[in-house]
Amino acid sequence: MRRSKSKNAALRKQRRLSEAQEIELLDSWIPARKPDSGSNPLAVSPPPHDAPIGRTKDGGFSPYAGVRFFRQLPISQKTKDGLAPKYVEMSEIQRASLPHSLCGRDVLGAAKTGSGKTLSFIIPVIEKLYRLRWSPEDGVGSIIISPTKELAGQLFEELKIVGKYHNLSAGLLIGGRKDVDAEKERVNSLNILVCTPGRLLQHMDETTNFECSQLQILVLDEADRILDAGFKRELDAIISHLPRKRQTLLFSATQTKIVKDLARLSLKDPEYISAHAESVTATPEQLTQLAIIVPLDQKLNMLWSFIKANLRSKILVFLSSCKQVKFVYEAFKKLRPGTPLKCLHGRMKQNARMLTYLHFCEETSVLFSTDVASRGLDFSAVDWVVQVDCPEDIPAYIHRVGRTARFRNAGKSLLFLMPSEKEMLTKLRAVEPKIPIRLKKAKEPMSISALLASVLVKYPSMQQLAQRAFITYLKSIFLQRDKEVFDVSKLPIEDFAVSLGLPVTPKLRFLKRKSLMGPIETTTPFKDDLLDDKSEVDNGKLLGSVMSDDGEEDVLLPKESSSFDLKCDKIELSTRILKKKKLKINMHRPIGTRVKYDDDGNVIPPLAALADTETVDGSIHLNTVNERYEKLREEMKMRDKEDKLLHRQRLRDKRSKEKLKLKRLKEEEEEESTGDDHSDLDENEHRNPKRTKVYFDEEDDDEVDDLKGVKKGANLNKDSTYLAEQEALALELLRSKHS
Ligand SMILES: Nc1ncnc2c1ncn2[C@@H]1O[C@H](COP(=O)(O)OP(=O)(O)OP(=O)(O)O)[C@@H](O)[C@H]1O
Repeated sequence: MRRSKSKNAALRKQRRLSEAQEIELLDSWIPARKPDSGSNPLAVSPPPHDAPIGRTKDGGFSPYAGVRFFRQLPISQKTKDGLAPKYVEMSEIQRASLPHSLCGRDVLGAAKTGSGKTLSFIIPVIEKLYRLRWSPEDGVGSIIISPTKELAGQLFEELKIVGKYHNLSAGLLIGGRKDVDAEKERVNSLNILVCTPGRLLQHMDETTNFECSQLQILVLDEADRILDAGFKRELDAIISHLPRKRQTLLFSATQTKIVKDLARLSLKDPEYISAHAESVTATPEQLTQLAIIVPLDQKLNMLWSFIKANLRSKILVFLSSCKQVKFVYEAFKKLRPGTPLKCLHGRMKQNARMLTYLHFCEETSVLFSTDVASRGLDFSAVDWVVQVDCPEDIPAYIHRVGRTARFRNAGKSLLFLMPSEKEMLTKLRAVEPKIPIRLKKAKEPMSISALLASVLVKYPSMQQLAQRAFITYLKSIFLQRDKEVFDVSKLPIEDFAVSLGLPVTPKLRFLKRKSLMGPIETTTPFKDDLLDDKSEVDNGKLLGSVMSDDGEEDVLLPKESSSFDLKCDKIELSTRILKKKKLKINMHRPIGTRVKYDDDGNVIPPLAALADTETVDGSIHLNTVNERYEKLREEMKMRDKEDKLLHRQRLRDKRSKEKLKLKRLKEEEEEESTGDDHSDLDENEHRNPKRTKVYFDEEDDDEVDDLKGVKKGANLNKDSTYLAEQEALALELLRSKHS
């Protein structure tokens, strides 16, 4: 007891100690390792709060036993002053890991999301350099690597708070910032770098004299992410530039223990510290987790209904790709749900990303995001995390839901699972420690498909967004590794297109044509050889990209939503055969509806054309289907011709009218210049004679083509003869008017 009292007194006197004395005192705090090395004596069961300093529960001695507050830690007064206004009492992971990291050991720290892992490495980073009396001239002493720019920014802010009173220099090195040259000039004078792997490597490769040979401490936040395949190349290259003798700290809510990964970092007797190893749940206890079953074509309806029902909540929505995020954000914005909307994804400019991040921290709104926001980001007081698209694996789920219920606050999460993704629920429930997720029955959502269809008509750019969202979503499912959960062949693709408001179902080029006509065996997941296009499918126009390379068009014939109940593993993808030009016929019908014709040219309901081709067991005879297609193709051809004729006629009429107007205006201008009064002249025409130019509707490809033809001189003879006739007629009319 006396000993602990004297330690307290010494701590109180620290302010008056010289730097040298302070450092000597701090260095004397070395906790014992547990005999069975690899685990941590304090971490698994942190010392009881009321235990006196220096005394463990079983009567043994440990300098950290009973240490509960930051002020009791053997850290510099400057760090304590930086922590003091905001942080008083340590969290479990801080209490468990700091004793080891502060005395220079390598640490592998695992603790639930939002439990305070950031301070667990920021404090030792600062303290290490402080104790070594590091100065700006000593160069880079510490590197903290984060997988995303936003997270790096957040860590940098935290570092600034805690290290406020220290004489150390720190810099944020993240991609997307244009001032790389300025960075290059300053990077050598920085002591602590907070960075993303790519930017750090860029400096290592390009910046003259960039030196890391004196590095003392390396930190990987979200270590399992940085160690995974996505960053392998960068990380290996970075490590090759670093000295082997250094301290390394790895932190994550889903820590890796894979020896192969850790070997790359050359850790020395690391302490594996799992602050919540004895917890019954892998996620924060204050987090309420729900799941609902939502068919793919109902997802947007469900999301819209959810947002409308929670207008006062701060909601973070996860979608699987940038294009999904862009489309849902833009479409919902146009539908005005009554709450501010934001979006965050990797294709945004750096400034916009940071602004969105900061705004979402501050205000109640809905943020649509990809997984760039899934790890580490500490948005304050998020009420709901909604996962519209299923996470790719369990760690992804844990990190996403971890954006709410942070540091002893409550929060809720909702996971949308398609009927084909139910296996994910089983997997989530099977992990140890548990993920307590409850399956709820969802209410019937409000349908917004028709609204989306009209948005797509009104804003042509939205059609492209919708089409891209459609393709990338299906492609992402197709490319997922876990085929037990993700199976594109089970998805109602036609209905999905309609639910996005798309007038036609875009082509899915990544599926081979042969697979489209034949059955796709559900027992054999898609193989690589089915992929014929691994590049991003995002550069086509609405009309252009539905064409395949051989000129054939991939309009999917519509499928009744009920047809997925049929016990057949052939999917409706098999119905794509129509030719390029036919698409234009489809485009004449009202958006969102799919029109078919019977032998007599009457409109028939979708799929009725195929109904009689089904056999008793629900399968479809391919030959009969092909005959049907041939018929349909012929019908479409005829309709196409008719439409074109009609269309040309309309164009001619339009041109002749414009020509007439032009002539009349010319005549009137001439008369006006001679002092004639024409009070009946259209005011606008008078002011803006440019209006007399012939405009064509850009959405109509035929018209655009015709316009191009006139400009380029195609059909020039035919058109010029025609125009000459019209001109003569107009002159005739004018003459008769004036006579
Ligand atoms: N000792 C503490 N006292 C009070 N608040 C704290 C303490 N430690 C951390 N916090 C706060 O808790 C929140 C979560 O901390 P932090 O971001 O470090 O969590 P994390 O464990 O790194 O989460 P994730 O796994 O999501 O990255 C932050 O707002 C932080 O300021």
